[in-house]
Amino acid sequence: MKETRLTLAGAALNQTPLDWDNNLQNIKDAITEAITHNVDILLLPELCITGYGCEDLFLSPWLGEEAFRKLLLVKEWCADITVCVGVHVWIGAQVYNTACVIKNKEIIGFTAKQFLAKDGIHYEPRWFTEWPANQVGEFEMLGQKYKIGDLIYEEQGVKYAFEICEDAWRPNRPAERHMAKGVQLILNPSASHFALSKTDLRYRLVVEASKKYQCTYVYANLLGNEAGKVIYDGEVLIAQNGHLIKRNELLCFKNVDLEVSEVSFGENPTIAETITYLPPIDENKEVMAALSLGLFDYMRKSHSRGFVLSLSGGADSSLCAVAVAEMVRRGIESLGVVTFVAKTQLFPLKDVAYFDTLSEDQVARELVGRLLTCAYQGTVNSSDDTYNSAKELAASIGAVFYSWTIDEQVKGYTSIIESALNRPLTWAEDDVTLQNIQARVRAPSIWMLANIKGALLLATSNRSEAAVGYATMDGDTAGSISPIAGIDKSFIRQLLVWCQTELGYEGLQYVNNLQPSAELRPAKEAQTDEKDLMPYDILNQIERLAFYDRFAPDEVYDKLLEAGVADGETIKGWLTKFYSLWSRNQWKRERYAPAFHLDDYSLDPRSWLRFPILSGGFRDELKQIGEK
Ligand SMILES: Nc1ncnc2c1ncn2[C@@H]1O[C@H](COP(=O)(O)OP(=O)(O)OC[C@H]2O[C@@H]([n+]3cccc(C(=O)O)c3)[C@H](O)[C@@H]2O)[C@@H](O)[C@H]1O
Ligand SMILES: Nc1ncnc2c1ncn2[C@@H]1O[C@H](COP(=O)(O)OP(=O)(O)OP(=O)(O)O)[C@@H](O)[C@H]1O
Ligand SMILES: NC(=O)CC[C@H](N)C(=O)O
Repeated sequence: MKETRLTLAGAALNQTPLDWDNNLQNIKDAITEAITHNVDILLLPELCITGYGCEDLFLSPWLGEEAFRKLLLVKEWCADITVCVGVHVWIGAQVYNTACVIKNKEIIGFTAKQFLAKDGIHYEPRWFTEWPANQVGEFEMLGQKYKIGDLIYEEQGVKYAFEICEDAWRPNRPAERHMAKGVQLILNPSASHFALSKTDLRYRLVVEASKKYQCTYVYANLLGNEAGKVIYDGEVLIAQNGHLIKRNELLCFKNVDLEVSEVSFGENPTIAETITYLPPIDENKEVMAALSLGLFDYMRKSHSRGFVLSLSGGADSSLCAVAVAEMVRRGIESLGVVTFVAKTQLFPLKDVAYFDTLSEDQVARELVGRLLTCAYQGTVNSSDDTYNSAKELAASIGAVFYSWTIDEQVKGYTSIIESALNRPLTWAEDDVTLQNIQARVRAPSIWMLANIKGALLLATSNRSEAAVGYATMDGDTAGSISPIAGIDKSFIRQLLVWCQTELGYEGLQYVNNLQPSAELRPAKEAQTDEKDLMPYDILNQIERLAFYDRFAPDEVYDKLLEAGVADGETIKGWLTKFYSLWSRNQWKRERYAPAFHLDDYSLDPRSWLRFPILSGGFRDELKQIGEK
C-alpha cells in the first residue's frame, strides 16, 4: 500500500440529555470547524445526539425515532467529510448503542457496541443489547435499510473500525480482531466519566493499543456536567504506533473542543520502542477543574442564578465557596469574560460593560459577588475562630457575606417542646436532639435566600460524613446539590491547604488552622468530629476496604490490625461504630442532594453504591470480630 495522508479529528462536545437544539448545534459547529480544516474523518462522542445520560428514556421507542430523525439532519451537514456520530438504534425490541458513519451525506453503516458498561456508575445493560463480535446485520428505519454490526470501513484505502468506549476496557476488546482484518485506524467514541487520575488509565488504553495493534487510534470523550452528577473531561487523544500525536487540555468550559492532526498511513510504520507515559496526575488540580466545570454546567443547565451557601468557616463549606470562586476564575480563563457571562445568561452584557475598566482579578471578584451569597449563622456554641474564618474567606473571594444568629429560633423550638413534654431539655438527656435543632434551624433562612435569588443552595456534605450519617437530615443536608459529597474529609483538608498555597486563596489560612468541629455542643466540651467519630483517615480506610475492595468485616479487621493502625480492641470499637452507623444511615444517603462523581468510587445509592435501607446491620459479623 502506498502512503496515504488523512486528516483526522476528534471533538469533545458538551451535550445535555434531550436538549436537541444544544446537541445539534454543537455537532454542527464541530462539523463546520472540521470542514474548515479539511478533515477527512471526524469522530464525535458516544450517544451525542440524545446525550449519554438519557437513562430509562432509552427504553422509550419515541426517543429512538426522534434521535434517528436528528441523525438524518446531521447527515445533510456532512458534505465532503466522513463524520462518526453516536446514536442508539432500535431493531425489533432491542436497543443498540452505536456509532453511525456518514460519508459525504450518506449513511454507510452503524457499528454497535459489543461490551456494555455495567460496573460502578454504569447500568447500560438495563437499556442496551450487546452486539456479537464478527456479526453484521441489516435493519430498516423510516423506510430505509442500513447495515449494522462489526463493520470495517475504508477511507482512501485506509481500513478503519470502532471500539465504543467500554469495548476498549475489556481484555477481549474488538481491537484484538481488527488488526487481523487489516484495520489501520481505530475510532473510539466515548462517554467516559471523570474520576481522579482516570485520564492516566485512558491514555494507556489508547496509546498502548496503538502500539500493540500497530494502528492509529482516535479517541473522543464527552465534555462537562452532562446530566447532573457525572462530569466528563472532554479528552481527545490521537495516537499512532505507540506515539502520542495529540492530547487536549481537559475540562475546558467550551461547548466544542476539536483537535485535528494529519496522519500518514504507509506500509512500514515505525513502532515506538517505549511509550512515553503521562507524568503523575495532580489530583488536587484536576478535582478543582472538575468541580468548577461541574458547578458551571449545573448552574446554567438548571437556569439557576448563582449559588447560596451557609458558610461556617469550617472545611466543607469553605471548599464549596472556593469551588465557586474557582469556577469563575477558570471559566474566564477558558472562555473570556464576555462568553463566560453570556453562557451564564444571568445578566445582560451591558450591565457588565464597566468590567472593561477592571483588572482580571477585580472582574473575578465582581463575578463571584454576583454568583455567590454566603451567610454565617452563629449560635452561643459558635467560636470567633469560625466566624473570622468565614468572614475573611468570603471577603477574600468577593462573595456577598451576611452574618446573623439563630439562638432565638433554637430557643423558640426548644421551648415549644419543653412545654409539650413539660420538662426542660438538657445536654445530659437530650444531646443529639439539642445538636440537631441548631443544624435544622439554619436551613429555612438559607433556603429563603436561595429562593429570593433563584440560586442553588449548596449542601456541604462530604463522603466521610455520608458514610456514618454524621449530619442532621433537613439541617446541614439541606440543599440543591452536594458538590463535594463524592470526596472524603482527609482529601478535603489537604486540598484546602493546596488551594491556599498553589491557587493563592489566602482567605483559607484561617480554616487551614482549625480542627473540624460541628460546634453544636457547648464550647466547654470542645466538640470535634474525630472525637465524636474516629480519626478520619481510619474512617476512610474502613470505608474503602469494606465497600471499594469489598472485604468482609473480619477481613477489614485483619487488614487494619496488620497495618498496625491501633490495638485490636480500639479497632473493634471503630469497626462497631462504623458498620452500625453505616447501616443505620443508608436512608440519609438516599436523601442527599445530587452529588458530583469525583473519586474512583462514591456512596451515592443512585449510582455507584447500592445498599439496603433496612438490614441486619452486620450484627453477626461484628459479633464474630468481637470474639477474635
Ligand atoms: N432507617 C431509617 N429510615 C428513616 N428514618 C430513620 C431511619 N433510622 C433512623 N431514622 C430517623 O432518623 C432520625 C435521626 O436522624 P437525624 O435527625 O438526622 O439525627 P441523628 O442521625 O440522630 O444525629 C445527627 C448526628 O450528626 C451529627 N451532626 C449533625 C449536624 C452537623 C454535624 C457537623 O458535622 O457539622 C454533625 C450530630 O453530632 C449527630 O451525631 C430519627 O428521628 C429517626 O427516626
Ligand atoms: N456557624 C455556622 N454558620 C453557617 N453555617 C453553618 C454553621 N455551622 C454549620 N454550618 C453549616 O453546616 C454545615 C455542616 O457543618 P460541618 O461542621 O459538617 O462542616 P464545616 O463546618 O464546613 O466543616 P468542619 O466539619 O471542618 O468544621 C457547614 O458546612 C455549614 O454549611
Ligand atoms: N460509556 C462507557 O462505556 C463508559 C465505561 C468505561 N469503562 C469508562 O468509564 O470509560
